[in-house]
Amino acid sequence: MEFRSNEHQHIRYNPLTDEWILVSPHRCLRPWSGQTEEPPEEAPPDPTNPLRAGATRANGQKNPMYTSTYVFPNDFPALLERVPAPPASTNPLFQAKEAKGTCRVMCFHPDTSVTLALMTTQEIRAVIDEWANQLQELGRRYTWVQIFENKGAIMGCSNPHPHCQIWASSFLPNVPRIKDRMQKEYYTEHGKSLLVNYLEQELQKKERIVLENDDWVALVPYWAMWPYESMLLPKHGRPQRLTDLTEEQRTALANIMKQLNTAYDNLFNCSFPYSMGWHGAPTGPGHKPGDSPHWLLHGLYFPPLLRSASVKKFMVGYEMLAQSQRDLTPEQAAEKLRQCDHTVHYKLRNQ
Ligand SMILES: O=C1CCN([C@@H]2O[C@H](COP(=O)(O)O)[C@@H](O)[C@H]2O)C(=O)N1
Repeated sequence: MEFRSNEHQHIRYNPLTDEWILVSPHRCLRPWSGQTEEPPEEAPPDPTNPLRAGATRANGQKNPMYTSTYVFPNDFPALLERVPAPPASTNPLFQAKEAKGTCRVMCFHPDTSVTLALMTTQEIRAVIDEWANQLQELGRRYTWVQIFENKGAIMGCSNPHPHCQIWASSFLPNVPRIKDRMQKEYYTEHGKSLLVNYLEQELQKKERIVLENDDWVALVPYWAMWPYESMLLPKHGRPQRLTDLTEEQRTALANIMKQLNTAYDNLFNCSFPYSMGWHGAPTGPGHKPGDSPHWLLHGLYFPPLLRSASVKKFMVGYEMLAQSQRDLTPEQAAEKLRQCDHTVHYKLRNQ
């Protein structure tokens, strides 16, 4: 019997993280019900939301009447800047190291009721510019600045106001540490960045592309774990960090982010939940622009929904104990996202 990747189980390798994922397409050969429910009831925006413009936050601080983005120190930070370091570890089985850092909350917009999909590209561009500003500032002191957006209650997001978080740390967390090593090994062996090569080949294969414009590609990576996981990859200039993006790349990024978020929301006619973030070359005092040609800046979307606004993929059991597993193949997910309208948001239809 001839192998067919959309019918027969196989494992796929993620060269960025040195992990394998099990793909079991035969499990969803049953006709996809295409179940789209009525959009879930969305609570009206909370007029007392502590992130909105002019609100008073948990610690009594009052937000200014901001009109674009607004960044403030997290009132409940997971990382503090000044803490004593633990004693040096002498026992390899009980190692502890110092962890310094700072956590910020970045509001995208003053209005609690909007999301990125419903913001203008100019407003999204302001978010991208502020991301770069934050990376520039915090990257001087910290070796890793993690920009991440948790969207939707299903993602444990404690607040529906359009926002993201920024956690800067004195240590390089696990995922970027492994990505740095894997990309450096690839670069040493091939003399070219792993993701630059990968993107060139994805654009030739055309099997997992979701959206693209002059400067960016949104695709479902060959090794995707979450059903509709996607990556944003820059086509030109090989930017290593968000701070390397030109004006044109930033504007094009705002455009493709609006389209991707619109397609995502239109997939199941709901405000599509996800965690997203950016990975670029590490920062900190020992780094400077252009010093990490093994890195290519890339955006990551990890959405949990599997089949409808209320049916999600659980990364439990086998995924926790063995490895990630998926039924819908990355190619099928990319096809379904390509079929989604990426220009008119379901909330704006018939308007
Ligand atoms: O008054 C507040 C409310 C929420 N926050 C912070 O906002 C963050 C909301 O982000 P999440 O929705 O991703 O949890 C959360 O980390 C929470 O600590 C404040 O700093 N002050």
